Amino acid sequence: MTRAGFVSLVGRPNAGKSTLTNALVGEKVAITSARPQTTRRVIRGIVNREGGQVILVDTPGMHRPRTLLGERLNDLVRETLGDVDLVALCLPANDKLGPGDAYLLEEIKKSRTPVIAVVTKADLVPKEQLALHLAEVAEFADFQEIVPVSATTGDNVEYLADLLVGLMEESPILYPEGEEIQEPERIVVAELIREAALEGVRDELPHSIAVLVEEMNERPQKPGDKRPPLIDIHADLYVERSSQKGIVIGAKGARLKEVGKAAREEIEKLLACRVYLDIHVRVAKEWQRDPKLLRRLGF
Ligand SMILES: Nc1nc2c(ncn2[C@@H]2O[C@H](COP(=O)(O)OP(=O)(O)OP(=O)(O)O)[C@@H](O)[C@H]2O)c(=O)[nH]1
Repeated sequence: MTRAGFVSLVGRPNAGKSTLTNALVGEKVAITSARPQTTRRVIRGIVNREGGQVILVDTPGMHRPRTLLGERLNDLVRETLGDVDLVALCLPANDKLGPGDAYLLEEIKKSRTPVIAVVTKADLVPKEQLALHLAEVAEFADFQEIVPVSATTGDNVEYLADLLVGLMEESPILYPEGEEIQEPERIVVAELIREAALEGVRDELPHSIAVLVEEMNERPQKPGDKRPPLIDIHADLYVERSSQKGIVIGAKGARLKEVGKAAREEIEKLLACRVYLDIHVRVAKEWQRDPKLLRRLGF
């Protein structure tokens, strides 16, 4: 019998989550992103071991501390944290534990999901300092496990991968190798547009909005141009009824303009680039029942 489940790596910015994800997955995760059938979780990578499989998922908002303050985003984060089988809180060995970590820990506790501590960047500090840090982490909270790793040297990465799998419930493998998987950026970008569109009108448009990023292309840049790259993004925003189209677009397009601006700023932050964002609002009657559209939307 194998074990399988979902794990969310969380931690402050720069805690080493992406590097650790890559090390755990064992390959660049650029292609290993997909959205499971039933939830809006975004997959960052899939770790396959002999004993089973761990699916690493993104926690929306955890990357964006500024907007994390929004009560709504907090709900979303909590929802995701409550939705995974295990949370791994990444605490870099070369940084003191701080209020940022305490805040994340509080959020994790509210979700009641089991949590382990991963002390990242263990290679950056001498052994004695690492030992002290591990002791502080043990004081910090009642973690199920505390594992020091270095994604850079690979120290303990395999151990961590096996440990994660071991903490999952017995289950068949959830994602067969080679299954078609979508590009991650498009999904995340679509999610940011959807979030911006729902801001303030969540009650009126509960589940009726879906966003599909049709095109995402980097514009060729002139040599010597030091600015961040410019990315053209064309997205379709689907609603179910024309009345909803009106809500999204607003008087003289004012609301859609705001939505576009808010989404663009978030995308620029996420991708560290400049963005030209073009959103088309389309009515797709009952898209939630249209298998073809659903597949294209990543469900
Ligand atoms: N020496 C060392 N450096 C590391 C290790 N893991 C990550 N880093 C470095 O730490 C920095 C941040 O790593 P990321 O993986 O981007 O951190 P992150 O948590 O994904 O950051 P955000 O995307 O901002 O949330 C990068 O410069 C990495 O090269 C490690 O194990 N050892």
